[in-house]
Parts: sequence; C-alpha cells; structure tokens
Amino acid sequence: MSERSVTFWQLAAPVRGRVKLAGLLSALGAIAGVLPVLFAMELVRILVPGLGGAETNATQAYVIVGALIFGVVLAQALTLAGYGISHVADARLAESLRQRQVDQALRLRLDWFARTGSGRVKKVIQDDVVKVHQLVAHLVPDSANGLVRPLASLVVLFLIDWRIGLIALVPLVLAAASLPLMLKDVTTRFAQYNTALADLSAAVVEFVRGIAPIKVFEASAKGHRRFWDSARSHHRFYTEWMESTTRGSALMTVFTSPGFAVVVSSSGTALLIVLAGADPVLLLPSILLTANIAGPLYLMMQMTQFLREANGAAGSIVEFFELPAATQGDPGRRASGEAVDIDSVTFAYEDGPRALQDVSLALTPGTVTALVGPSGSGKSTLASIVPRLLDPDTGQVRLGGVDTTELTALELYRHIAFVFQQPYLMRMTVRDNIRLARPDATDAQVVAAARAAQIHERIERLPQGYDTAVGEDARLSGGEQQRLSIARAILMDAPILVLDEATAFADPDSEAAIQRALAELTRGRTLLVIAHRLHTVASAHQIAVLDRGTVRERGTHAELLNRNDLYARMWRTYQRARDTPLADTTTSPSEETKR
Ligand SMILES: Nc1ncnc2c1ncn2[C@@H]1O[C@H](COP(=O)(O)OP(=O)(O)OP(=O)(O)O)[C@@H](O)[C@H]1O
Repeated sequence: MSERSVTFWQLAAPVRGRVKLAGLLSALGAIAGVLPVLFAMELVRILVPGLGGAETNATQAYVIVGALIFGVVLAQALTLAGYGISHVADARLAESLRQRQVDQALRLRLDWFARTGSGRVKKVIQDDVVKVHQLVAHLVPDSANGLVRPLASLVVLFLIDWRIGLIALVPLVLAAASLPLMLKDVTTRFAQYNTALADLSAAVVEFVRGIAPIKVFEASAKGHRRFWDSARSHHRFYTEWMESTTRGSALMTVFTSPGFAVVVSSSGTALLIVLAGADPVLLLPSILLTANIAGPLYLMMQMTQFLREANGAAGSIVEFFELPAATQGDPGRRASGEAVDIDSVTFAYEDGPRALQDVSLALTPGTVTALVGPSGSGKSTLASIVPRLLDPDTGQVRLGGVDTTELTALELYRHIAFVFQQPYLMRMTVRDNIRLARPDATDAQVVAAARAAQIHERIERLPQGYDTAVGEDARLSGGEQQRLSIARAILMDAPILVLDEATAFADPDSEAAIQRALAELTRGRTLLVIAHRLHTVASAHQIAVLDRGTVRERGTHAELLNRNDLYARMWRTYQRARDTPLADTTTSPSEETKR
C-alpha cells in the first residue's frame, strides 16, 4: 500500500469497517452478477433440443429460470447494499471530519489563519472534504465492482472452455497495445495542464476582482489582456495535447466498447464452433461475458486521476489535523499587574519577508503609546501581537510579568481589549455581536455600551433594532461597523486597549461620532494606538516610530521633533498636507516620508 493510501485509511479510521464491508458486498455483487450467465447457458441447453421436436423438461426449465432470477436479484441487492453502506459511511465520515476540523480550528494558533490565506483555509476545510467524501461513497464500491467483475467473468469463461477465455482476452490485449499511444507524455502533459489551468484561474480571479477598473479604463488599462492570453494559451495547449493523443484515445474507445466485444466474441466463437466443432451454446457466455472485461477495466483506469486527487486531499486534511495547537495557557496563572512588555519580538508572514525584527517596547499602565510609521512598516502586525491575534516567531509579550502564551484566553481578554480596522463582525444579531466578548452582560449593559459608542440611535433605526441580524437583515457602513466593535470593546471594559484609530472610510459626521466613541473608550486605559493622523498622537506619553519592521525612534512628540529624523519629517509633511488645498500636489506625503 502506498504512503498516500495509508493517509486515506488513517483519515477514514472511524468508518474503516463500513468501507471494507461496502467493498466486500460490491465485490460479491459483481461475482453474483456473473452467475446468471451460467444458468442462462443451462436453460438454452435444455430448451434448444425442444426446437428440434424433442420433449422439454419444463420443471427443470422453471427451476433454472427461478435460479436465474434469484441470481440477478441477489447481484443487484448486494451491489445496492454496498453503495448504501458506503454512502452512510461517507456521511458519518464527513460529519466527524467537520467536527474535528472545527475543534482543530479552535485549537490552532490564530496566526495560522493570517499566515495561510483564506484560499488555502477554504481548500482544506471545504474542497478537500468534498473530494474525500467522493472517495468513500463511490470509489471503494466502484473499484470493487470494476476489478472483480472483469476478473470473475474471465475466470468463468476459462472454466467453461479455455478457448473462449482466450477469445475474451483479445479486446483487452488490443486496448493494452493502444495505451502507450493514448498516454503519450502523460505525466509531463498533466503537469503542464495543471500549470496552464492554475495560470488561467489566477487570470480569471484577477480579471473578476479588477472588473471595475478594467471597464472604466478599458481603452488604456488593457487589464483583460492577461485573461485573454491565459485563455488562449490554455486552449492552444489543450488542443495540441488532444490532437497528439486522438489516435490512441479513438483506438482505446473502440477496443473497450461493448460492440467490439460482441464482434470479437461472436466471430471468434463461431469460428470455434464451425472449425473445431465446439458446443454452440458457448456463444451465449462468450458474448455476454466478454463485454464485461475491457470496458470496466478502462473505466477503472480513468478513475486513477480522481483517486490521486482524493488521496492528495486526504493528505492535506491529515496535515491540517497535525498542525501544532496554540498553547492553551494555564488556568491557574494570573497576570500580576497591567504592564505590557514586548520583548525582542520577530515575526514573518508565510512566504513574506520579516514584518517585525527584534522589536521591544514597554507599555506603562495608564499611559498612551502611539505607533506611527510609513505604510507597511509593521504597525498592525505589532498591534496584533499584543492581544495574541498573531504569535511572534521569537521573543515574547509579557502582561504583568507573565508570558501571554501562559495565560488562558479568558485571563488575557480580561486585561486586553482591541479595536481593529477589520471589525470582526459575525452573522448574528447586533446584540450578540456586542455581547460576544462578555456573554453574561445584561441587555442594559449592551445598550449602555452602544450609547457610549455613539451607535445606539442607529441600532434603534434598524428593522429589528438590537435583534437585527448583521449582514442579513441590514448592511452596516464601515463607520457603523467600527462603532459596533468599539461598543464591544467598551463592554469588555479591559484596562488595556489596543486600537487602530483608522477612520479613513468614515464621512465627517461618522468620523466625529467615532472620535466621541473612542474618547469614551480610551478614557483611563493603558492605550496602544496605531495613529494615522499625527495630531492625535502629539499628546501621547510615548511615540514609537516603526520603519521596515524595527523601532527606529522612540520618545515624546517634543523629543522626536528635536531628533529631526523620520518622525520630524513625517510631522512636517503631515502639517503641510493638512494646510495644502487638494489642488496643490507639488509634494506628496509619501514622497517626503521616503526622503
Ligand atoms: N496577511 C499578510 N500576509 C502576508 N504579508 C502581510 C500580511 N499582512 C501584512 N503583511 C506584510 O507585512 C508587512 C507589515 O504590514 P503591516 O500591515 O503590519 O504594516 P502597517 O505599518 O500596519 O501598514 P499600514 O499603515 O499600511 O496599515 C508589510 O510588508 C505587509 O505587506
């Protein structure tokens, strides 16, 4: 058994017995399906003398017909039972896999999702399970049927008369001879086919995602060119491949067809009867069983690609289950204090350069620390590491002197709340979304938090007020979603707050409301804030200036201006941009920052 098959059996462990039973019943069904031919042969042997005027033994004929019917019904019943059991096994396996996936997803470090990307997460949680599901429900009984039926037919033919056994091998031998023509360069071609397909898929995604700019700038952007080029090259490759294998495929189709089996078996056996004086009744099993051999084996061969994919899918699911779980923390461990120490933290996203390199920063209780720096300098990554939305590759974050990985989620989020640009709203009611962080909060506390976050009145205007399902009954604007997540953080009432103060998508009214909500939220807390508008950080106790993943400067606003380095430049640019009307674009902030 290959390593990959072991993977499948490993995964199918909870239903292994059922899968084997389904395979066994299907194989028995295939054998039982061959037996009626023997009865039919006997029937002909009894009835044919009657055509010549001899007396027919009617009772014997009825018994044989009864046996024939029984054989057919038994074969069908066994096959159906095999499929029934495999489908039940499949449903059980899918259920247990999904359950294990949910458990594993909850155990995994959160940063696995951020590092991995949503496409791969969806593939392993959705697409791969569907492929394995096909494997269990169909492949095992289909294979048992597809291998045992030709084998049983061949054995029976040889047992009846070895000469009709040899005749039955003719289509199989011809099909095997045409195989090299059909499979010319198949491994290389398949690899090329997959590359062309992946390229086409990427081009389609790019095309669909960029459809708006492509339509708007149609004349100049040529955004659809890659899509066309990929589609044409895929088409060219496919046509050429098919042309080069057409002869082989055509021969294979002919040699494995039931018609060809009838031609070979009837003419071969007729010659045998005429020239060698064989029993004419041999025509019947020869014609009926020869068609059972090459065709089903060819179908089995076509299924190998499918089998390979399904085993690959089983492999990725097993790999997912084997991913290391996040440390769950010690339920007895408590943080003694509110000081946060970020100590020599390094972090890289999958396949990306280091987003943080040896970053250290201390947040003193009751103070405001602002993170500033050019776009891509690592501010969001660093902020995400504090509430463990990401875990550092090296270094640690300590809360009240305790490594945060030693604390349970409950203990950590008793101390640290966060509001990010991505509001993390779920498809549940507005009330439950706010209450997510504190399920025991009363309705009155939820409303109080919503009022403080300046979103209460808007919620009241929703179709079902606090019971409106987010994303289903009502769509919320970016600013409204952000105020909902501020309400959630207010309800968490944690002494430390990590905040991304972006209000880029908010209109002036909404922005003012968000600022009032934030003022309410940040009052009296230890704050780590990603500041996009520098005037809001001028009063911070500490400003950390990030540059390409490292802390380049640290100090108060006045100290950093005195240093006259990156922060001072950013500040000057910011001041100028604020005072410059939109039409005057002689210097862009980013240009100045880079200098
Ligand atoms: N999910 C991700 N996968 C791969 N790389 C990422 C991911 N998120 C961020 N990065 C990369 O990590 C680096 C730091 O990004 P980060 O978002 O922390 O910067 P930032 O300073 O917050 O930027 P901005 O101000 O534009 O939000 C960048 O090079 C970015 O491209």
